[in-house]
Amino acid sequence: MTPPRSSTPRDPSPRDALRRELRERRRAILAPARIAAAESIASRLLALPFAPTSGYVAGYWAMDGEIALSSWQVRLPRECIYCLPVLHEDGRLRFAPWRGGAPLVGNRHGIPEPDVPVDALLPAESMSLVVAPLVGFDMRGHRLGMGGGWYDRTFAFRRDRAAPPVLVGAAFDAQHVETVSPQPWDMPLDALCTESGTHLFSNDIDPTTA
Ligand SMILES: Nc1nc2c(c(=O)[nH]1)N(C=O)[C@@H](CNc1ccc(C(=O)N[C@@H](CCC(=O)O)C(=O)O)cc1)CN2
Ligand SMILES: Nc1ncnc2c1ncn2[C@@H]1O[C@H](COP(=O)(O)OP(=O)(O)OP(=O)(O)O)[C@@H](O)[C@H]1O
Repeated sequence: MTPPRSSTPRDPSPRDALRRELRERRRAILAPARIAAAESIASRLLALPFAPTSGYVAGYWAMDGEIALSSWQVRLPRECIYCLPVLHEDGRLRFAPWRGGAPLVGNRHGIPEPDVPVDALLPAESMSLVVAPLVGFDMRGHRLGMGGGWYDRTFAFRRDRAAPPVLVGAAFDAQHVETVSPQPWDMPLDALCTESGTHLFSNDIDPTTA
């Protein structure tokens, strides 16, 4: 029997199809809107009720049309230490302090990571706040990522432990979908910032400890 013309070696799942569509949408955002959104999101991240005034905070190295966090990084309180995620062999992200100009090395996906020895890496538990990149989000605080499960595995410990670290999504409004069809392992966001607003999903975060 001849397969239908549209068939591919492996039909994508509905989640994969949604990912592809949302990534295209994210890449298509033009520079002026992208720049304005990054500025607006930086201000919203700094104004979060639980925004840390000191300690480790993590962003990411923007790629594939993701929102750049450089404006947030440079406007952070002086006592905050900006970190980038590093893929670790146990399947959970580690984090490493990074300042502009410090050495970077590409990971297996070609994303730059701080070039530091393994024993200098920090676990998620050391972070006060982590800003997570995302492909899609819904208004219940669920996030669709790149499909590697990295943030879900890294933050699974938050199921039976309160913040910190606070997990905050950064996204364009265009990445909003009705539902991301959350899976049992998906870790919900505590908050989400887009160019048009901040959504707080957790109401049990103590601003004095987060
Ligand atoms: N900027 C950024 N850093 C991040 C993430 C992210 O989403 N954005 N991650 C969030 O979890 C982790 C990396 N996870 C990833 C998972 C899958 C693919 C991926 O499938 N990439 C390709 C194929 C390229 C390749 O793998 O060689 C793709 O674009 O299709 C990339 C990153 C940690 N760092
Ligand atoms: N806590 C966990 N323990 C074991 N496996 C997990 C856990 N969380 C996620 N995974 C695995 O990761 C895979 C990818 O998950 P998912 O598609 O939700 O990734 P994602 O959230 O889009 O990606 P990312 O967080 O890397 O951006 C799933 O197939 C799942 O098996």
